[in-house]
Amino acid sequence: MQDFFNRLKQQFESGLPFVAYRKPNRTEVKAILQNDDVLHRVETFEERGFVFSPFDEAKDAVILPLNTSEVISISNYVNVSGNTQFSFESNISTQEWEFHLELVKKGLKAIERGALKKVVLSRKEEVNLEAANPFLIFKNLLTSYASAFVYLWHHPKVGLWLGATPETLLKIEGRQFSMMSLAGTQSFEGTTDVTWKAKELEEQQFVTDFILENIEPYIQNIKVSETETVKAGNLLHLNTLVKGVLNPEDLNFKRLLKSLHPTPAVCGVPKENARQFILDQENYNREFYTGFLGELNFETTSRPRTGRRNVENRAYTFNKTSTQLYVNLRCMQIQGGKAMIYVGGGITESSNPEKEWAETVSKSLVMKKVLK
Ligand SMILES: C=C(O[C@@H]1C=C(C(=O)O)C=C[C@H]1O)C(=O)O
Repeated sequence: MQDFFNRLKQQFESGLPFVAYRKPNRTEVKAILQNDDVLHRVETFEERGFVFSPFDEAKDAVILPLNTSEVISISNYVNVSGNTQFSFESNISTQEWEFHLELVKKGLKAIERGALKKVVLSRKEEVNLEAANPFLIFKNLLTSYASAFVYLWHHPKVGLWLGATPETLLKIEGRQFSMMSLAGTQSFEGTTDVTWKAKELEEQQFVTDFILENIEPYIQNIKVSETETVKAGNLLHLNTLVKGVLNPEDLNFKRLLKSLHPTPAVCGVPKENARQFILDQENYNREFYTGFLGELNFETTSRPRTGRRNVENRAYTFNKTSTQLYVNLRCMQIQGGKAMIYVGGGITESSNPEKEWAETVSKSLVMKKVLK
């Protein structure tokens, strides 16, 4: 295990791009180490590698391509040392608080005027770190958030990001497709057996409806699960799973992805008005927060589950292409001794600005917990 982390440190110190990550509820931690410092951009979405895409679709997604990288892994990550504490100072100014309340009020006015039905509004909080060690923060994230997709991503020409996201954007294994509709937030108070108000049910329904409308041309046999409560750190969310089978005649993944990202879980309804509202009004650049990241067009080998282990059966072994993308939430960027924590929440007609502020404060604790 020490070797694995030493390789990551060497890569970082040599100024070479890499990502280390662990999928939800797994113990394997993988890393992709690019062997030069070229900034590769995704063009067709037929590339193979680890993709890191910003919120703004007009900007390029970055890829660490498999063909110019080495993949290393540890199969069973266990943290022997426990959480390392970092001391940090967080001073939220009155201006930041006032700005966010005003932003939410502007969102509410746009909803009242009929320009929007939902808009996700966010902010960036700066925290001064005494000693920023991204590898220790990454280990803290791995230990604290077992059910999240946890990552540490670095490109010398882009920056350093860390996160523990509860949200899958989409998964494709061969022709099997699945997607998550995650929204609505309340604090976890010891049980997941909670009731949800109409406001949260409505804001999550917007996401499910959007997914169903947009996958229609591409997906067959669509199945929608019951909506359930899921725990993510100190928070609870509503989640619905949408599954189906890719339509073989119209398999244009780039178009499918463009029509799905950003979903109303991170942008709003209608999508274009919400996106423009966010870009005009938030007054900061989200960069990779609320973008997506993960494995693009990896090859996996499948064997039939039943059947005897004999030579004939081996003939049925086949390779599938697998894509697993996550939404970049509960994340931070580390730059010059500072952590920039990104947090937001969905605004609908029944939102209350003070409560929306409090929700962003709760969400910021997900990242602050691994620093404290
Ligand atoms: C925007 C964020 O999260 C999204 C917004 C949520 C909400 O408004 O309740 C819940 C989960 C995510 O869909 C974030 O974590 O910053």
